[in-house]
Amino acid sequence: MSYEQEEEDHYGPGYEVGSYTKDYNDGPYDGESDLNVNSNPEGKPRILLMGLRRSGKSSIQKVVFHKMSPNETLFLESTNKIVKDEISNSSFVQFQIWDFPGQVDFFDSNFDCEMIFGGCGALVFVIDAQDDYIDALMKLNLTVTRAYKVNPNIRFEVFIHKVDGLSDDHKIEAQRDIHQRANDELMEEGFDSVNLSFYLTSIYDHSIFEAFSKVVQKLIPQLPTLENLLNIFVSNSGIEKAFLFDVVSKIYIATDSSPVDMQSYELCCDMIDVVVDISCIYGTKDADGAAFDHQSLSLIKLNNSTILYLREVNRFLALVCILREDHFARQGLIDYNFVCFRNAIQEVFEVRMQVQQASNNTNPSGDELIQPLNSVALKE
Ligand SMILES: Nc1nc2c(ncn2[C@@H]2O[C@H](COP(=O)(O)OP(=O)(O)OP(=O)(O)O)[C@@H](O)[C@H]2O)c(=O)[nH]1
Repeated sequence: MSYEQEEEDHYGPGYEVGSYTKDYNDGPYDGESDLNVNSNPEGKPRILLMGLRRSGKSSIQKVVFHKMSPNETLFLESTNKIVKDEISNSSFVQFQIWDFPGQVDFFDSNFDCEMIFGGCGALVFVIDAQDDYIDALMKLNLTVTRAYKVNPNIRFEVFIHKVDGLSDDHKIEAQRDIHQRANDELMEEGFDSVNLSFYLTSIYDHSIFEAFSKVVQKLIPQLPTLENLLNIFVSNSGIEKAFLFDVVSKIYIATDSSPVDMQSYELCCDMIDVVVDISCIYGTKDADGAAFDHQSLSLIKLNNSTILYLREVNRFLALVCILREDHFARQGLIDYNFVCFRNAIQEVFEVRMQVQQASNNTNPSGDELIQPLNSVALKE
C-alpha cells in the first residue's frame, strides 16, 4: 500500500497527500538531491515547521491537517527526517508543510539554507510553553536571522504552544516575556525590520486552528478581495459574523472585518463537524466519496435567539454565518445575496486559474484582475 493510500485510508478522502520524506539518516545528506526544491513546481507556498525537539510540531501538523485526535499525538515518534506534506485539499488552501526534526543543525554544511528558506512563505517556530524556553529562544533567534538573511520576505510566526497546561495569567506572562526577549535579541543584532507574530496555541482546543488560519491567510494573495466580498455580503444581509471555511481542515481562509471572538469560531467549527458527520452518515457520496456537495446547507437555532447558517460555496469551501433570529425572517434576501457572493467567489477562482495558467504572467497576485468583482451588486 502506498503512503498516499495509507494516509487516505486512515484520514478519509478529500486529501491529496503528496508527501514524501527524506531521511537525515538515509546516508550522506547531500543537500540539493535530498531536498529538491523543485518539488514545488506550481510555486505553492511552503510553510516550515521548526522548533526544539518535542515542542509539538508534528502534533500540530497531524491535528490540523490530518484529523488526528489530540490524544493520539502522545504516541507520535520523534521526527528524525524532514517530512514534506502537500496540502491540496482546497483550491485556495494549497501549500506544502515541511516538518523539521528538532535537532536540525544550521551549521551542518549539508543544510542548504538558500534552498530551504529561499522558496518559503512562512516559518512557524513552535515553543513549548510548559518547558523552560530559554534554549528555544536561542534557537528561534538563530533560525530567524539565518532565514531572514536568505529571504527577507518570509513571514515569521511564533506559536507559544501547549498553553493548555497554563493558567490565564501565566499564559499572558509567557507571551509578554517571549515577545520581549525575542524582539530585544533581534534588535541587538540589528534585525530591527524583522516582524515576529505571536500566537498562544494548544492542540487541545481551537486555538491551533485559529492560529493556522491566520498563518495561511497571510499567504493568500486574494485575501483582501475575499474580505471585501464578505463585508459586502454581511452588511447587506443583516449578518453579524461570517467565516469562509476550508471544510476539511476547518481553518477559515477569510472573515469579514468585525473582530473574531474565539467562541464564535468554535461554534462554527463545531457546526462544520456536525454537517460533515451527518452528511457522511445520511448523505449521498459522490465518486470521490465526499458527501459535502452543492446542496449542503444547515441551520442551527441556538437558545439565545442566534442562528448559525451554513451554505456550501464549492466542494472545498463553506460559508458559516452567525446572525440574530429576527434577521433571519428575511431569509430570501440572505439566500439571494449568498448566490451573488458564491458567484463572485467562483469568479475569483477562475481569475486565479487564468493567472496560474498564463505563462507570461506579469501580475502574479492578480489583484487588478480581481478588483471589479468587488462591485458585485447585492440587494439591500
Ligand atoms: N499538553 C500538550 N501537549 C502537546 C501539545 N502539542 C503536542 N503535545 C505533546 O508533545 C509531545 C511531542 O509532540 P511532537 O509533535 O512529537 O513534537 P515534535 O516537535 O514533532 O518533536 P520532534 O519530532 O522530536 O522534533 C507529544 O507527546 C504531544 O502529545 C499541546 O498543545 N498540549
